[in-house]
Amino acid sequence: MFSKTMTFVTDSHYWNQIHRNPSFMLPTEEMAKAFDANSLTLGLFETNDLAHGYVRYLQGKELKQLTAKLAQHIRQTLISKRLEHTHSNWIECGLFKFSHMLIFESVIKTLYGDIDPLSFEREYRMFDSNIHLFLYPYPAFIFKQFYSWLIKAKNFLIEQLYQRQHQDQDRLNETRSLFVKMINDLMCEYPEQAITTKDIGSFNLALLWAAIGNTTPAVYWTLFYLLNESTETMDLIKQEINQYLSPLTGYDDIEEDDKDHRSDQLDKCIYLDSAINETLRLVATAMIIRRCSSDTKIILSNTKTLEIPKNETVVLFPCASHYDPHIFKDPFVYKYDRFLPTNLDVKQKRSFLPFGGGRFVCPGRYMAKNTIKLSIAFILQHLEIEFLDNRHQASETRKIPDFQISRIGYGIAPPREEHKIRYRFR
Ligand code: HEM
Repeated sequence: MFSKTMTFVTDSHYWNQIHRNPSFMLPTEEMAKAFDANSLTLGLFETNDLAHGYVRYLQGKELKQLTAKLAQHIRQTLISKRLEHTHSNWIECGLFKFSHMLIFESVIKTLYGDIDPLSFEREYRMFDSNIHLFLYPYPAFIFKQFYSWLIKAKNFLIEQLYQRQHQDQDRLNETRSLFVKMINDLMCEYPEQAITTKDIGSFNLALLWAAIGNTTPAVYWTLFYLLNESTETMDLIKQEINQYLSPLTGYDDIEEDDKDHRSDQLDKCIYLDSAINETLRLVATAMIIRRCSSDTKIILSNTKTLEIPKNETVVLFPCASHYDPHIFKDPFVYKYDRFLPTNLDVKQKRSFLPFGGGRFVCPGRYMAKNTIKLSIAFILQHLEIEFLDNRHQASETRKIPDFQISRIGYGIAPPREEHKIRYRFR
């Protein structure tokens, strides 16, 4: 798919040499194919401006602001669903659909401000569930003939995302995140001939997918595993959540002082954090891909080296270490407390790579973790939720999560089949 040969480096011992070596770059042409982005906008990924922007707007003080906003939007999304079903009866739906609804609405409003996510939700779902098709090596005319509906959905999203950012800027500036503003401002510094309005829309689509495409299945799988845990484990996690995060009452806004502390309080929830990391260990199937820009050697031992020629593609595949029994004992068993700080050794820390690594590591990793934590915390505090059919329960004999096979390699794979749940508000 990416070049004639791909070298998989599966031993985490050597990953640092790849992370640190400036010859290993992002495969921007392949990324461009999925989002129709031009190489100039994708070149931004390798600039210091963007790297500094990531640190400034997705970490520290700004992360606290984003987390407070996320908390507000997750809560509002859940409450609006409650208003749709005013009686106290159980509501039935698919667990993936439920996770999508929660993350799609709340993450878009947090990043993009006061826009209506539902106006392009159908096209987003089409794009998201078929994104892998854009990377298949089909000739363009075949793709156009058989997947014109998919191209149409993508173009619609690109257009919408451009318009939402640039036609109503003054109003949106009050509500959109500084992160999205920074990225759009960076692109607007280029002349119109170099970066067109379509390129800006495409870049925003790439960003939107990066923020939602993995977080939704991460929330899904975390819930999937937790709903299979014993009552004692669930009580322990709920107790920790209630200790650090005050339950939300009524429809009032989050109080001012609560806003500032929410991000710090999430850091204290170590059982919840461990349960999420254990989920990511089992379901993070991304291939971490680098293109080698000059002939390079990786030192394997005192006597051996691995020669990587210019233009070769190198892949770090964290799944290999996440499922290695020499690193994680009983790798196919979900152990919610495996990632408690006191339970981890150096090799496990080095081999756990759900967000990639080195200078291209996922810049949204802290926001992603906070989004998952807030979602799970709110669900456990405010909902009674259970599988409708216990056929779907994770069994000791099920070795690998039941992924949608075509999505392995692209991030966190969604489930192969939907699992029905029922829930009601406490
Ligand atoms: C559970 C959720 C998430 C997972 C598992 C995830 C995973 C990843 C991975 C594996 C990469 C490639 C890293 C590499 O090549 O070393 C990546 C890149 C990226 N992610 Fe995430 N991500 C998540 C959420 C987010 C969020 C919430 C955002 C934005 C707010 C985001 C923004 C990005 C961007 C912009 C890149 C490209 C970075 C660059 O090279 O400049 N991600 N992510």
